[in-house]
Order: sequence, then C-alpha cells, then structure tokens
Amino acid sequence: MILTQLPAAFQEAKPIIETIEAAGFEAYFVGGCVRDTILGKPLHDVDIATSAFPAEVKQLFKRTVDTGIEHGTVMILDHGNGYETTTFRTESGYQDFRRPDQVTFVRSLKEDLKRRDFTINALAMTAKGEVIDLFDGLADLKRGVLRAVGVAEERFHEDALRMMRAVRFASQLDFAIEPQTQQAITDNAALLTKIAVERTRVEWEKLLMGQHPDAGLKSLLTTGLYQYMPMMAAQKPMLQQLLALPDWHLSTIESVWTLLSWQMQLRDASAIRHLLKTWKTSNELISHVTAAVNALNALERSGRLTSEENFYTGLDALTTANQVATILGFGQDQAQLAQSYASLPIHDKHELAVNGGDLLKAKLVTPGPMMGSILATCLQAVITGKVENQQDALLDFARMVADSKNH
Ligand SMILES: Nc1ccn([C@@H]2O[C@H](COP(=O)(O)OP(=O)(O)OP(=O)(O)O)[C@@H](O)[C@H]2O)c(=O)n1
Ligand SMILES: [Mg+2]
Repeated sequence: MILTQLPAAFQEAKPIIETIEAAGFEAYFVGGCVRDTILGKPLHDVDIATSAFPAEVKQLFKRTVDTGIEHGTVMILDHGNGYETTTFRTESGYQDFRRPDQVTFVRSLKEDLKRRDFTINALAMTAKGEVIDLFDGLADLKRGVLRAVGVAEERFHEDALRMMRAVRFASQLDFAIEPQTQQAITDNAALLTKIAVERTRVEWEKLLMGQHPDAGLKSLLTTGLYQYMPMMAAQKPMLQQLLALPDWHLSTIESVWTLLSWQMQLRDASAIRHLLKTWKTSNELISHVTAAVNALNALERSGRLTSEENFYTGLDALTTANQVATILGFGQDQAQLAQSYASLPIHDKHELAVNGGDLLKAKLVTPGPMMGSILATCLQAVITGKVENQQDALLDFARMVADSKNH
C-alpha cells in the first residue's frame, strides 16, 4: 500500500527521514501516526523509528534533545517542530510487568515492530508513503480488529498497561478485540495492579471520551479488567448502567469524572475527593468536579439553578454539569444556561463594590468575625439582585445588617 496524499505533518517531517537515509541508515514513520492516517483520523504526533543509534542521530542534526536517550529516543528540533526519533530496539526482562529490564538497540525494523502491542500499531511507513506491514496490521485495520502482535500474553507481560490500551482503542475506533487477545486480557487482568494509577487513568479517560464508549465498556466487563482498576471492583452494576445509557459522548476529562462520580452515587465533596485522590487527579479537577456535581444535584432536584448556585459553580463547571445532565436526561438548553450565568450582576467576589476596608472606614464594624459575616451577606444580596453592586447602596445595606446583628 502506498499513501499518496500525506497529511502536512508528514510532509514537514519528510526531510528528517531523508537526512537519516542520506547518511546510510533506515528511518520510518511508525506507530499511531501511521494507523491514524490510514483511518483518516487527525494526527497528534509523528513518531520516527530508525536504524541509526542515538549518537549517530545526534551527529546528523544541529538541534536535538535527549528526551529518553537511555531507551533510544532523541527529539530532533526542526522549524519549530520536535520529532521523537527512536532507535530500533528489542527489549527483555519485564520482571515488573511495566518496563523492560534491558533495552538493546538493533538495526532491524522487523525486530523493532514485533515488540509492539497491536498489529495496527506495528505498521511503518517510508518517507514516500509506502506502508510496511509485517504483521497483517492493514487487514486488521480494515476489518476493525485489535490483535496483539505475536503471542498476546507475552505482550501483556511486557507492559500490562497494554490491556487498558486495548479497551481504550476498542472505544476510540469501535474495534473488536480478537478472541485470543481478549482471552489473554481475561487471564492476565490482575497484572493491571502493577501499573501506576496515572497511566491507567489516562487510558480510562480516553476510553470514556472515545466515540464508542459502549465498545470499550463491554470489553472491560467481559474481560473483567475493571476489577483491577482503582475503586472499580464493586462497580459492575454502575458500568452496566453506563452501558445502558442511550448514545452518549463526553468531550472533556472533567465531564468524565463528573459522570463517574454521579453514577457511583458520590454526591458530596469528601466522597468525590476520595475517588479522585485514589485516581491521583489534580486538585483543580477535584474542585471542578465537586462544583459540577453540586450543580447536577440542583438540576436534578429543581431543573434550574438559583443565582447563588450559578455564581458558585462558575461557567466551566456549569457547562460540564450540563453535558452530563444531558446524558442523564435532565439537561438544559446550554445557551440559556450560559445566558443566565452571564446575567449575574457579578461573577467573582472580588467584584463586590465594598470590601473590609470600606466597612472599617465607614465605622460600620471593627476588625473581627463580624466583618466577614457582613461581607458575606452583602455578597449574597448582590448575587441575588436584592441590592445593587454600588458602594453607597451596599454601605447602607451593610449598616442595616450591622444594626440588626448588634441588637
Ligand atoms: N504500551 C505500549 C505503548 C506504545 N507502544 C507502541 O508505541 C507506539 C506509540 O505509542 P503511543 O503514542 O503511546 O500510542 P499510540 O498508539 O500512538 O496512540 P495515541 O493515539 O494515543 O498516541 C504505539 O503505536 C505502539 O507501536 C507499545 O507497543 N506498547
Ligand atoms: Mg502516539
């Protein structure tokens, strides 16, 4: 197979391969970029594999960065782009089911391709667009099949994360996992616990954001792999419920975790925090999801949000909540939701037209807890439209509040 219309990213990278070839070595595009091009999907990175050893690659280019030199990867910088270029290698050892004990650089493309995970990821392509297909990856791409290269169990022992990658690709590509590959996942699922949570998380998020999450979820359930994902062992009914939801699509990581929290019945801050801490997400994500789940609670309860709920949720988490609410069948019109948020008198407490200093100057309070309490009442009054966000009006209101608190 020769691909004639190569995407721009390949055109830009072509001179890199040609430079390596001119020095007497082999170099190819490899991995996901070849697979995605044949599928007509957009590319996110272009990876190059070469028979040149890292030191030889570095001699050929002016600007390189040692991004993973010990396993053969050098980044070549060219016209503002960076190309990860990895020397053909074989691996051995894998005592920890995560990474090889030893990497050996070799000069043979075939040796390099045969240690890769799936046939559709073991394709290589020359600078001219000729696809090199040593493991029948093209046929599998065409039929929509995920098949491990060689003996599936060996591939999963080399890196147990590949089992998660299989179910993730099933979701992204709507591919079926070939029976022997699926059996090997079923037999080795427990090895997933050897993998760093962060790596498993990335695959789980990609699965749920895929175009066919039902395909990925089905594979997770049939292989039992879900039992070895953090906090998922007892979640079979939850996963089945997800599967039963009519056609859904999640476009952000925030909505992934909001939907999961909701389906797992985790509705308060500490329960959500426990889930997300276990999965080692960022604190920012925890705040976002907590706000979005709060908004979902309100949407489910009353079909709308109060001004204060709008204010404290913020537009980003509101959007997340509404994406999830739509999947669950109680979504609102997004434009209307954004409009009611936009029409709030203020969007941040720092926009309040009085602050503590103003209250002191007007001799309404002395420093202390009373001041915070009065400011909070002012903020609430502005958000709910009771008082205009205007200093004089707020000082009058604050005086009234202070009086009532003093008596
Ligand atoms: N556990 C892994 C990870 C990667 N690879 C190989 O390295 C390539 C590049 O890996 P990566 O970029 O992580 O995955 P992609 O297949 O490119 O998928 P994505 O679209 O997510 O980048 C893969 O195609 C595959 O050949 C592998 O064999 N085993
Ligand atoms: Mg990739």
